[in-house]
Amino acid sequence: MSRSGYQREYHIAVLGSGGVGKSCLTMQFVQGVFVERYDPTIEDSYRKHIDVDGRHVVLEIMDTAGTEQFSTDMYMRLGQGFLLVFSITSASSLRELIDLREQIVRTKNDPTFPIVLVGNKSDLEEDRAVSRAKAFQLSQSWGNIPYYETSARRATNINEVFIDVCRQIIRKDLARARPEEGGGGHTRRRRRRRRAGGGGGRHEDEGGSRCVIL
Ligand SMILES: Nc1nc2c(ncn2[C@@H]2O[C@H](COP(=O)(O)OP(=O)(O)OP(=O)(O)O)[C@@H](O)[C@H]2O)c(=O)[nH]1
Repeated sequence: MSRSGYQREYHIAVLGSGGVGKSCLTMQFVQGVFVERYDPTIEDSYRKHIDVDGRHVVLEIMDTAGTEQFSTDMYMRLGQGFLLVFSITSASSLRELIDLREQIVRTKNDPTFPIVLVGNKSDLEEDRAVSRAKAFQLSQSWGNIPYYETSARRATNINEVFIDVCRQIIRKDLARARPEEGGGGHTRRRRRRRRAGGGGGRHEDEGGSRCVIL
């Protein structure tokens, strides 16, 4: 339990096409290892305890299987926050997220539901097929959601994506508990503290939209 006495358990679903690195991202976050071989996921879930801004949270991370429809529906319902992952080496993997995001908004009936857009495999710059600008633009069109570029191989920006989605969930939780303090969905992305670390510089504009440049 943290100093604040706050403890919660949150379900985070990691969604995206097969092979984009969902399992590697999850393993790097939970166990601090990079797994080279490609072994398609059926369905896995992992627990991790972390502190976010002095609050203790337990994450139940659901590592999903590519675009398997049945399980996607289940994760949509269970998820309290989503990492939408594509590979920067695959334009189609970004396009496939458009439907997934629409499904989330429909299922949750909330266009400001906690989501982070993640461009993985940033170590493969020479094979880049999706420009930062294009991914960032998509994240903006989805209501200024955060966009990060990660490398599960190099452990770049891994903690950052999980912590970001956690912050969004906590903020929603607090806003629900204290609606009079004006934590409505539209204010949640306005101001964020600048964080160090991960080698990533973070850029914000006044609307709170941002892109991570590695
Ligand atoms: N270079 C590089 N390769 C990566 C990275 N992340 C994952 N990979 C490789 O990409 C392949 C697929 O990774 P997975 O994590 O299994 O992908 P997934 O999205 O979980 O795939 P499914 O289980 O089929 O949905 C593996 O060979 C990984 O080693 C990364 O950041 N950089």
